[in-house]
Amino acid sequence: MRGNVLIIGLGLIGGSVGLAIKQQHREAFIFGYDVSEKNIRLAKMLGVVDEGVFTIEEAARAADLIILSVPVAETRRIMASLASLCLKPGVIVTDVGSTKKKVVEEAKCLTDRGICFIGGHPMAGSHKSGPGAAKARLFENAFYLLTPEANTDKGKLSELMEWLDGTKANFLIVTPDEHDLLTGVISHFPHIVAAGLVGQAKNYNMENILVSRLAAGGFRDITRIASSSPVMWRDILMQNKSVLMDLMDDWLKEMERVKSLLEVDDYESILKFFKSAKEFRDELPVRAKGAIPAFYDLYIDVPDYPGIISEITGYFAHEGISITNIRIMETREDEIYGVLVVSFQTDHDRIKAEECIKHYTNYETFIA
Ligand SMILES: NC(=O)c1ccc[n+]([C@@H]2O[C@H](COP(=O)([O-])OP(=O)(O)OC[C@H]3O[C@@H](n4cnc5c(N)ncnc54)[C@H](O)[C@@H]3O)[C@@H](O)[C@H]2O)c1
Ligand SMILES: O=C(O)C(=O)C[C@]1(C(=O)O)C=C[C@@H](O)C=C1
Repeated sequence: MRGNVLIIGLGLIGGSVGLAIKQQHREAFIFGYDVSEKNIRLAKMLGVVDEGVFTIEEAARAADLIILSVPVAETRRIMASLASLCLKPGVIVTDVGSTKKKVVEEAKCLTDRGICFIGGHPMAGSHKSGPGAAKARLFENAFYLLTPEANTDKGKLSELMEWLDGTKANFLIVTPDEHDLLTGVISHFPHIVAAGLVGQAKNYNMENILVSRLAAGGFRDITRIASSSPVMWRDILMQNKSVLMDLMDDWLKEMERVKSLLEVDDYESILKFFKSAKEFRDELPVRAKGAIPAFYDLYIDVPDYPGIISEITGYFAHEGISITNIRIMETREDEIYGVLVVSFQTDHDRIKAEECIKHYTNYETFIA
């Protein structure tokens, strides 16, 4: 598509949306604004935006699409200042915030003036922040939730989806209430639990520093998201307060129940507690991105000799294929061959990697 896009907030999400738009719509021109001048300069240097702007007014007036990608409490302030400007007729304003009910209510300052606002939320991300963490493929295969209202122009909704096509996400229309309940359950509340677990470990660590030294595998897996931006999560909690209070009640009840099972040594029910969780967790779709990131693994049957890992990674580096993880599976009885499991961020990378191995070697590959 042709036209001007203004991204306000050039962090992980704003930057990733910018890169995805740029990749798909070569003729679009992307302006970027951020309160942090450093982020504006970095976003320009990384090619996330075509031009960094240090005030929003002029770029906002020229924009066909405005994307708000700031912590959700800031979104209202920015919408209010946009409402006071004379924007281009037909402009679409959207956001990427993790909550929707309040944002959509607050967008009334725009819709009352005839400006089209469509709430959005790409359901993928990371615990990292800033433009340096942005990736064009961050949202590939993820759900992209949209919350148009009954009176939203359907043509504008299609136009927005076309703009966002390069994210390669799957669009899903939900109501703001539905959105906040769903994300409360699978994203917001888990972030509270992760931070709580880290807080508990921190307290015990004061008595015995071995706690932090032993915090490995499982603890690290379940608490990765506790490294996310505290400002972003404070704002999300404030905006999804009632849903999160209900979830907290449910959680406390469930923990009380597990505690009472333990008190009376109820082996059977404790087994059921873990079994039921495992069954549901194992059934979750692994190829779609969401609260559970997808890992695209390639299994390579390799001769077990020193230097094999650098040989394989050398081929990938030569072809410009990035890997996210590499490990050797020690499941084989024979000692001549081993299985190397290499993880990629996207299916596209995994397919390229498979072709690359076929090209350079005669090792067998498998996709599980
Ligand atoms: N991080 C995730 O995993 C994730 C995923 C989906 C959606 N979101 C949502 O996306 C939004 C952005 O999150 P992020 O992860 O990109 O955070 P981030 O910290 O990486 O980026 C936010 C950017 O907004 C800028 N900013 C803050 N206040 C501003 C203001 N008033 N005007 C202009 N710029 C301002 C910051 O300087 C920063 O560069 C949030 O609303 C968040 O809820 C985050
Ligand atoms: O992968 C992570 O680090 C995330 O926390 C991403 C995550 C999530 O909870 O799934 C976080 C907030 C969002 O609004 C959407 C995605």
